[in-house]
Amino acid sequence: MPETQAPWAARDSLRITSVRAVVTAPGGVPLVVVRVDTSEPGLYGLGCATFTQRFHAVTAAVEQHLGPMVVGRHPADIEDVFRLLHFSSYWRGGPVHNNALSGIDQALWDIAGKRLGVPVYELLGGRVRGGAAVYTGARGGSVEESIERAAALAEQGYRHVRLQCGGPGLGTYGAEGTPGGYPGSPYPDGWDVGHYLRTTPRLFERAREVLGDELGLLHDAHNRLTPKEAVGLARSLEPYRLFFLEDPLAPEHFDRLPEVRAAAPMPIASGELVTSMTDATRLVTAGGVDYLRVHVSAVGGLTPARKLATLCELTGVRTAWHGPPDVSPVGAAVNLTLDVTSPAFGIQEQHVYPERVHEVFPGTPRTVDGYLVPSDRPGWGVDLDEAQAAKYPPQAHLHERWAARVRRPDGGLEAP
Ligand SMILES: O=C(O)[C@@H](O)[C@H](O)[C@H](O)CO
Ligand SMILES: [Mg+2]
Repeated sequence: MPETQAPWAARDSLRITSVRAVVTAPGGVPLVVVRVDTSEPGLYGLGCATFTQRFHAVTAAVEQHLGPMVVGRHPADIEDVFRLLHFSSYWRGGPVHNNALSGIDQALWDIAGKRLGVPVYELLGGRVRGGAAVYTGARGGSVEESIERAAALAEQGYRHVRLQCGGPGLGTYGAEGTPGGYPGSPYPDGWDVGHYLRTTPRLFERAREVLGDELGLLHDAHNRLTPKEAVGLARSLEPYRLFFLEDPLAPEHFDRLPEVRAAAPMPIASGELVTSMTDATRLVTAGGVDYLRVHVSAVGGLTPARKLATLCELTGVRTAWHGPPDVSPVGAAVNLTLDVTSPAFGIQEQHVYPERVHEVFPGTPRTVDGYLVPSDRPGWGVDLDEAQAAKYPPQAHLHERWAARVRRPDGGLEAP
């Protein structure tokens, strides 16, 4: 497409020659990774484009819409390519488009590092810390089970754990429930907010009794509360000194987050469901968060995320980039790059990938003693073995099967 080519002369003859999306599910969750090839044999880049719930749509956006616009471009014009892809659809953003854009954006940063033989963190000004402190989830069907799991993680060297505990019916977010927990209700497998608000303080009270004062304790309310319920929960958890309380409100109510944050004794973390750099900026400037938890690929990749990291640095907000199972190992390496290069780093959510994921993605970051330390390999330091990847075809509607079941005992559908 001649219109999408740069109106300036490139410094050398290197060009983007092809853009492809690869979908693979070695850990069960469908992951989408974009591979950008260049005219230099063996020089390619990888980027995370994982919107696991809509992976076919992302693949089409990459291969049918965005990819053809960047073939023939010099891979070093990252900022211009980002703006070109962002503005060229006129209606911009949204998780499908942004994930496709992220796949290409992050692949170009990978190529930039590989051309120079340096990790991407050196392109961003270098490291400001040795590693990133992480948290991972401790979940169980009962209070004691959740706490046992947290103790086991502390034993492995984790200094922070996110504690989630099940309960009747569907159970609360991130932990197993007890089927049929609300007998006689229209939906016996439901989730009851009153039960959740009454029992969660007991989980943390017991956690402090058993685990002591040093372990960082976090909790994810997963968008299910009203502003008043959120403040009530936050106040009831005050004695247990949470590291942060995550996602008290759904994104539909983010204009109420500043008042929740003002009334909450602990730091508030939110933003994983934000799908634009603009919305993430508003969350910070409106005073809605102490920790900004953006899903990097959902806002378009490293290019917008590093601007958000700078915004956080300049406004006294900390980062906690979203790191669930539905971020590919390439995305995990991008998160880690932001963590070690930004003075605003707060904490990193870490998913412990099963070994099969390491086989598909050689170089997948591993936590040691509660820290992730970046690789010194060029680019992101993570590769994609496509022969291995092909062994794990994606399964459609994996996430939707779970999210479609989040209802109250009366049958009313909730934010998951
Ligand atoms: O903070 C988290 O890790 C969760 O909110 C998950 O990202 C969400 O359930 C989708 O996987
Ligand atoms: Mg969350």
